[in-house]
Amino acid sequence: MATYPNGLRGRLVRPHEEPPPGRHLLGRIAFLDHHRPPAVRDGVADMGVHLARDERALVTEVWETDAPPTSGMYQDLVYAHDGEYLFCAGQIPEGGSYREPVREAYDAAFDLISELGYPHVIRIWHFINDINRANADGMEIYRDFCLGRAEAVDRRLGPAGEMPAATGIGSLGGGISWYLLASRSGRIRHLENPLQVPAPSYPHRYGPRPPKFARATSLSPPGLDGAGDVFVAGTASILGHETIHEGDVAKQCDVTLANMAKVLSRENLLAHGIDDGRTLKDLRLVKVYLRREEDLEAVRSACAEAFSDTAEIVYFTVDICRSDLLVEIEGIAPRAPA
Ligand SMILES: O=C(O)c1cccc(O)c1
Ligand SMILES: CC(=O)C(=O)O
Repeated sequence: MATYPNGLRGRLVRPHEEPPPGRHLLGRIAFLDHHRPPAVRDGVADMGVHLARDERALVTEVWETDAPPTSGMYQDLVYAHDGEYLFCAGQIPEGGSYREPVREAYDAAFDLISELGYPHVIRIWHFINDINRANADGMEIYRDFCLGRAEAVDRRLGPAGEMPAATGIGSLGGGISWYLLASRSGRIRHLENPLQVPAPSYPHRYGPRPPKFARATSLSPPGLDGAGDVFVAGTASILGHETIHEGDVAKQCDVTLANMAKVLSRENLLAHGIDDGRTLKDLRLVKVYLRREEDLEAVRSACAEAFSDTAEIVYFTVDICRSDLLVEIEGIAPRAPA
């Protein structure tokens, strides 16, 4: 019987933890108190993102699969692929303008994806130092980043080209660190949230080019009608296109969680042609970003109530893409094992 390789799984581990027997490390992202350039280290495609304020916060995200991967460097990107999944990571050094280097980095990733044959991009993460600060030309760095990304995406996919779930969040150093996952034969479906304007259609007041990402992406084996693994993008207290509850972290949490629940809901999945439904209790590998350290307890208690007791949840204190946002949350709702 043909089996579809469905062994892609992300986990949060202690640094240096080995994969279980029979499993292989496709990629490793260490959240550190400094940045570490993309490279193959001990045979593993690896990058360190400066996201921790001190050693207590150190945590490592690993992406494991069933087949032994091949790893290497392509231009400035480190990558690994196992025949079904591709992991790729890069860093753009700190600079006065990101538009051009972001365009080039995306170009390189698109080239790699097409050369190696992993056309379905599942999920992208971007960690952007000084995300709310002005660049050398006075443009906010997040907007500068969005400009370069939109130009690269337009060139490859055309203006209507669909992008997967993403995160675009602050970091504590190292320019822009970013990584992505792609698949060869899995079925990818991008989801929107009826409570939110699709990010690619945001009005100009948020920047010259909109952020190109979907609210969630579902990855399923070919032939599966259900949702598969649902990767929920970085989600915040935005209704329509506007930030809601400026200055009130508890209310921002509520709106954020309600947005995530809406994206995953049966009603929303059905509206995207998917006969399935998920709840916040299904989410795993939850990353919570908060702007102010002093909000940690409030955010933690909202998350403890909303998510499963067995979900892995990590908290990072970093800036968020809009200066009026205090919290942003992402997660993955895996499909039930066959
Ligand atoms: O620009 C992004 O890719 C992005 C995606 C999700 C949340 C966010 O703050 C930003
Ligand atoms: C979180 C965020 O920035 C957005 O949804 O646009």
